[in-house]
Formats: sequence, C-alpha cells, structure tokens
Amino acid sequence: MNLVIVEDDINMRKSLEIALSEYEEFKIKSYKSATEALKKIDSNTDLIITDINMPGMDGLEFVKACENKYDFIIMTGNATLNRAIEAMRLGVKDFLTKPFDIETLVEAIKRAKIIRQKTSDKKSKSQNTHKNTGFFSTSEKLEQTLNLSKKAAKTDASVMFFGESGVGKEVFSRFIHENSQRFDKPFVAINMAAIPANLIESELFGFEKGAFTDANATKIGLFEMANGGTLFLDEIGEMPYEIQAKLLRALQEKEIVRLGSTKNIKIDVRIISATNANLDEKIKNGDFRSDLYYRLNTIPINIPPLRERKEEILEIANKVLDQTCQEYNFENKCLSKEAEKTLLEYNYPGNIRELISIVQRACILSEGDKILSQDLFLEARTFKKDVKQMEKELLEQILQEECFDKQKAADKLGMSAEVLEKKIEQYKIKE
Ligand SMILES: Nc1ncnc2c1ncn2[C@@H]1O[C@H](COP(=O)(O)OP(=O)(O)OP(=O)(O)O)[C@@H](O)[C@H]1O
Repeated sequence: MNLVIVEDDINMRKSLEIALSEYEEFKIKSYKSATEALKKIDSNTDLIITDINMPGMDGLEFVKACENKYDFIIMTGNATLNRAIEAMRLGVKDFLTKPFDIETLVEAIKRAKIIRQKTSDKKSKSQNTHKNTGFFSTSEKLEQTLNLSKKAAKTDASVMFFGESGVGKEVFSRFIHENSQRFDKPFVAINMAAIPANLIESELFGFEKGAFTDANATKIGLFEMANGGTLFLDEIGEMPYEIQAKLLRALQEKEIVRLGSTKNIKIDVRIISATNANLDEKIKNGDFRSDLYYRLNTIPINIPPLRERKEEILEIANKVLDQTCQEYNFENKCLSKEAEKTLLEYNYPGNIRELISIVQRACILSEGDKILSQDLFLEARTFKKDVKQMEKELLEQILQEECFDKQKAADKLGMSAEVLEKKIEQYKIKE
C-alpha cells in the first residue's frame, strides 16, 4: 500500500515514518507541508495521512485541493477537531484524535484498504443512489425545528439555519424549498467554505465573456440558475466582506449584474442561509455586515446537535444499515446490544454526517450479520497512548543506536543537536 504522510512536526513525521516502515506492506513517502505533497503525490497513492494544523496550506485546504482523488486519514488534536469534522463534509471518512498509538493508525489504514476493496466494484451503483432528502427519524427537539420550518415554508421570508456541522441544515433547507410554492423550481446550493474566496463572486453572479483573463465564455451565476426557486447559502459566515455588500444589494434590488457587464438582470430568488459560526462575534469583529445579517435572518431556526437528540440515534443507525446493505447487496445486518450502547454513548462532534459514516463503515467491515461494538471503531476517536510517549521512545531508540552520540542521533532524526538536547532534558532520557 502506497502511503503518504503529511506532517509539519518533524518528530511526529519521523516517528510515524519509522513506526510504519516496520510493516512490509506499506511503502511510505512523507512531506513536511501540504504544498510540497501536492506537487509530488501521484496516482499510485493509496492513502494520505495528514495533520490538520499546518502552517501555510492546512489539512483541510489540502483535502479540498486534492479534489476527492485520494483516501484520507486526518490526524487532529482536540483544538482542531472542528476542522477534522469539516473535512468529513469533503468526503474524508476517518480521523484520529491525537495522541494515538501506532497500532490504532495501522488498524485505520487497514480498514481504509478493506473498505476500498469491498466498495470499489460497487462504485458505479453507489454513484447512482440519490442524495437523501427525507428525515430518518424524529425527536421532540427535531419536531420543534420541523414545525418552525413548515411555517417558514408557507412564507417567502429569508430563513437562517444555525447549527453545528452535519446536523442537517441543508436537509432542512431542501425541506423548506420542497414544501414552499417554489417546489417545482430549482434548489441551488453553494457552500462558501468549500470554494476559493476569489471565485465566490463569479459563482454567484456569473460573468460575461472577457470579464477577466480566463473568462472565455459567458457563464450564468447561481442567482440566475436559481431564478424562481431557492438559493441556499451554506456557511454564510465565510462569505468575503466585499461580496457581502453585493449580495445585500442583490437582495434589496432583486436584480444582479454579471461580472464584466452593466446590464441589470431581474431575479426572483428565495434565500436560505446557514451557519455554524458565531455571527454575532463576526459582526463585532467587523467580519460580517450587520445589515446583511438582519436581511438574511428574518426567520432564525436552530437545529440542535445529535447529542441532544439521542433518541434519534438508533433509528437513524438502523435506516442507514438497511440502506447500506441494499446498496452493496449484503444480507441484512443488525446492531448488537453492545453496539447500540456504544452508539448511544458517543458524542458525535460531526453529528448525523458522522453517525451515517460510522454505521456505513461498520456495515462494510463487519463479517457476520451482527454489527459488534468493535466494528464501530469509536475508540480511535478517543484518547489512548500519548504521542509524546511515542516520541520519547523514538529518541531513546535512536540515541541507543548511535551509542548516545547526540550529534549523530540528531542528524539521523533530522533535528538540530540543540533541539535534541532540550528534548533529552524534557523527557528525562538517561544514558
Ligand atoms: N434528520 C435527518 N435525517 C436524515 N438524514 C439527515 C438528517 N440530518 C442530516 N442528515 C444527513 O446528514 C448529512 C449532513 O447533513 P447536512 O449536509 O444537511 O448537514 P449540515 O448541517 O448542512 O452540515 P454542514 O454545516 O457541514 O454543511 C447528509 O448526508 C444528510 O443527508
């Protein structure tokens, strides 16, 4: 298996490289930055293991830049858990919380391989499966959100959904559209966080041929595509400040102008927006226009996180299990009592998106007709052995190999003798 490690921390990178090279089946290349990796990775790569927090291009931007060409495992600390969760939206299936031990990583790598083997011949079929637009389950809290959404659907007012990543903000937005008078017109979605900031303006408003260097032909924007229907602006908090004024004008005047044109085009679009950011904070910091906020937020609707709707967990899990068995032609499978308990105890920082991916993975990897607790692999998302311990062990090993010649050991580890000296003190390594 051709593995690529992308990690800016030299000690961590070397530790991983050395530990994984013990396994004959892994061929490893490692890079200190995402930019370097992007230049060098090729189509032989089976799996990329990347840190999320790196200077320059971070792990999330790296995943985006790879455009779904590779499988990923994200390594995240607690502080960057949100970034890892965002990566799931981009199709990343697995993440490990630091510190983790090497066996946990090896298991995750092997899982990724099996999943690829078991699903690759079904790809064409799974691509045909349509995106789920209905609700899997309900709870008291979800009912409240649903009732508000039904009321909002009867009006043409702007709706703003608040909620963590993966709670279903897009699902609810579609629900409003489908239950509104605009149901037979387009529902068009754009995620501000998923496309480069410099493209958002032309995506929304379109452009005329020759408007800028690469504008070889006229292109209509999403406002025009959504005409008569609904435009869903996901992660609205990420919209660049300069474009916010243009959006506000478009909403007030009900017309847009394509880039490179002077002609006003009438538009009739209902706006639904969503955010998981604290917009009040962004307004205070001058990153988000308050006038736009009030224009978008006529009907605010909150979607609670899954951990506050625990009664939905098993129903969703069972539905996903049935769907996955059908999709891959597996005999029907069910959850064991222990698996149910494990699912109910987990706290789902990635909400329903994460639950779906956990259950799909368990369904694909489990051998028998019962999903066991260990098929869920949730312990990899909780804390285990300290990564610092791994580093200490590596330093001790190299120092021993070099008979405690610090300069030679430092050279082998790719660090300066001063840094090694400090670490020897920090870890109290004795000769
Ligand atoms: N109540 C629900 N019933 C069925 N599926 C759901 C429900 N809520 C969410 N999902 C599924 O979970 C996944 C995430 O949902 P969605 O994209 O709507 O979340 P989101 O809040 O918009 O996330 P993000 O903020 O990351 O864009 C999708 O696959 C969606 O189909």
